Amino acid sequence: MRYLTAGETHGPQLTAIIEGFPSNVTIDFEKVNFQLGRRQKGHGRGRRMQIEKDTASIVGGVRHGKTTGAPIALVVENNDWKHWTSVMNIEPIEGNDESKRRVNRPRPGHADLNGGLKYNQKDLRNILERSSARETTMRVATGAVARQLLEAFGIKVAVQVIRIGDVEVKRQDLAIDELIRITEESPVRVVDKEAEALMIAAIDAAKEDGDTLGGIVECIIEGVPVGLGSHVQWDRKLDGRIAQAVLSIQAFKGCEIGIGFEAAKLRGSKVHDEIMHSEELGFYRASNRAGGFEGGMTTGEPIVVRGVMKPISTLYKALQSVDIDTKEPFTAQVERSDTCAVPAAGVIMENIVAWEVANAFLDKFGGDSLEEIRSNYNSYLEQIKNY
Ligand SMILES: Cc1cc2nc3c(=O)[nH]c(=O)nc-3n(C[C@H](O)[C@H](O)[C@H](O)COP(=O)(O)O)c2cc1C
Ligand SMILES: C=C(O[C@@H]1CC(C(=O)O)=C[C@@H](OP(=O)(O)O)[C@H]1O)C(=O)O
Repeated sequence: MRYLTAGETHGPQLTAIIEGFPSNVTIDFEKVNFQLGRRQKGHGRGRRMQIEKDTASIVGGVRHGKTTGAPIALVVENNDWKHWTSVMNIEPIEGNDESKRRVNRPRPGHADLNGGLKYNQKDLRNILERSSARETTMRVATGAVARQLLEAFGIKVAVQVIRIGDVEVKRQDLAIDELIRITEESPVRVVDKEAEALMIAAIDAAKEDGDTLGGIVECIIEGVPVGLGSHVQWDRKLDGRIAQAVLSIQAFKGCEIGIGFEAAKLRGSKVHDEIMHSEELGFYRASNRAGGFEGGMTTGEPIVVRGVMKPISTLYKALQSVDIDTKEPFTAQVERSDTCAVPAAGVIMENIVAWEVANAFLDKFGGDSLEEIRSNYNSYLEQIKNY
């Protein structure tokens, strides 16, 4: 299974095509739109999110609410397009002075300068239009389709923000449904109310100062069977695939699985998860510091992945830059921008990790239809039980 996305942040629409999705999976359109709506929320977002009301149209691959096995085509229209038609027009317009809205002072931390040099573009808008995290709308939409396959096998996905700037949450041991319910209601997607208030204050203070904030998000996936991914080839290791997907999210600079970087400080006896067995549970682990992976394969314990997001690069109190025409020092161009998008980025991460798990699920259980996958899945569970 694979997907591609296309479209500019201020263009008419965003598009995605999913190829290799099995047939006979019921697709609830509301669930796709629910995920898109979640991605737009979170304290610290800029004005753009008030303009957009992201809803996906499925324009191929689904009939009467079920997939047919054909490529699934998805479209989300940009409401903001109407304000950008002359700037973004695909055909040249007579008398339109494009240079008026040219971007020529690259923002440190964004893709502007590297992209301009690489693609030989003197209007850096031609870079920022596609590097913008607006593109993640379609990655959430594709993930929201893929997770409906996971749901059919009882696999659940949750996310929580665990740090914004220097505010860290106090961890609580919660059942996944409870975690989903509480984080859903929080404007910064946390369970810890004390941290929530401090995070909101930190975002407001950064905004006041014309500055920005990053953070850490944690994604948990429960109900995954043992043996997704494989140790036999580097690009089949599912933990590696998840890390690649996480680092592909705009502004993500780190990824941890399980206790991650903590493992460097501890002895092996405090890191590895001892193996247990019972008649009822089969093989299981006394702990889950490995975050659900050994040898690039799932252990059957919950998958725990964390992603680090750097602070947003467009600062209202702009950083030093250089004009690409005159080569003179200037402050970077200020585009309308978010102060902190960590809660939204959590939703993005959750859906792209769900995509990777769904992809590995299909690699393992194969099949062109849901029925064929279910039969392969059930026979594998039987094999595990009788091992
Ligand atoms: C949900 C989300 C919203 C973002 N909003 C902004 C923004 O408003 N302004 C900005 O400069 N960067 C924003 N970014 C980050 C940039 O897209 C990102 O820094 C840029 O594409 C350069 O890529 P890199 O940071 O991965 O190197 C956002 C990222 C995410 C995930
Ligand atoms: C549009 C989205 O996020 C955008 C991501 C983004 C960037 O530089 O990454 C810059 C901003 O774009 P604009 O200048 O149009 O407001 C954000 O709003 C979105 O998440 O849907």
